[in-house]
Amino acid sequence: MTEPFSFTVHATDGAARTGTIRTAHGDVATPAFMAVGTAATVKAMQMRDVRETGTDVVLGNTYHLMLRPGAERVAELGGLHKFSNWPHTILTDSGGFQVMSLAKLRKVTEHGVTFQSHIDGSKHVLTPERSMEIQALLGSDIQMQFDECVDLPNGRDEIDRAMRLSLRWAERSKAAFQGGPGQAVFAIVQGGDIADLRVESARALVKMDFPGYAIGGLAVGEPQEVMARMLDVTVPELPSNRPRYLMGVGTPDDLLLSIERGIDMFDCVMPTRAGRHGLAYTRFGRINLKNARHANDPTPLDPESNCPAARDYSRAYLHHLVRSGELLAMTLITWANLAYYQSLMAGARTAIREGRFADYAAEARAGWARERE
Ligand SMILES: O=c1[nH]cnc2c(CCNCC3CCCCC3)c3[nH]c(NCc4cccs4)nc3cc12
Repeated sequence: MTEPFSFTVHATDGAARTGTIRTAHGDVATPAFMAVGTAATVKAMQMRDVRETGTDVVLGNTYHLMLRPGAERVAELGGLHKFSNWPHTILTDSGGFQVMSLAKLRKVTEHGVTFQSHIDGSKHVLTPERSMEIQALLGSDIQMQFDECVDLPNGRDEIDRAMRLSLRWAERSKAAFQGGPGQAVFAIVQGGDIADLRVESARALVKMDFPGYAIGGLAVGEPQEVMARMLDVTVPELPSNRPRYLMGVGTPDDLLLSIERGIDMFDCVMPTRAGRHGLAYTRFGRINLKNARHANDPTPLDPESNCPAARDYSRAYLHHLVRSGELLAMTLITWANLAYYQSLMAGARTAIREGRFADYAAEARAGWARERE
């Protein structure tokens, strides 16, 4: 019998906390960085290597999978865990955010969003109900409410309209959620960069009582200090015994400043996307391996890393692969980036347990500065 979905906080250090989320497919150590698996794959990586980096959660992409191969087909093939050979926790997004950024001819109404596929122009509708049905068909452990995220900067009227629509869609998403034990539906706080709308959104969602709360509508072009200020006003409104997921974030620096403010979960395309473009994230900061200065460098990205990609290959070799446009460059640098993100999270979890997160963050930031000297 699968246990119910649960979240336990093991230790706190200021507003930072470390804990465990238990889902139908295993435990998630928090703070957690979740690897983005777009079309049922973490691009350029094998799932066993993703697991090796310490990743506990892979994101499934509702928008892509509903268009191709189709949610019903994935269900017939045993669900996303089986289809993609990832037996651990899967979080799926609602599809709403990507419809707004990828689809053509989108139309938003109270009912939902109609759009045309960016793949073949076919017409589709996404509503809170259909989104929850798709996420259930995929077999997702953590399902996201259907919401509307607006870009920043934006006017108060537009931010207010989208925030209230997202509240009504939160009710409908929760009502349509069919999850069993070990599965959960998370709400998404909206409100843009307007403090009083953030508070109103958070309080209304907490009243609906969700097993977890995401903070959306950020990392959409606002300065880092605006994001930090929105966390300062939003996090205190959320229950401390529920996971908090900051969507689409971020750089290593974003992660540390958000953990410091009480965030537990993150997802970001950065480490995987940057990896495919020859950009490595390391303890010493960002390294553009395309740069000629690496052509004769016999040292690996990080000799102390437990990731073969960061430890067993010279920067000269990686530079050669990037310059030659070799596929292996994408795999190795994506792998090293994900491993660095996971080691940053693992270090944060230990530092919080030991009550020294502030020092840990300062040491990490000092390390990034070294490479730039
Ligand atoms: O309010 C939001 N509601 C829903 N999703 C949001 C997302 C997508 C999070 N990653 C989903 C993944 C699902 C699986 C496939 C990959 C995405 C955001 N991403 C960002 N910033 C990063 C950004 C990325 C692109 C433009 S901004 N802000 C976000 C805000 C919201």
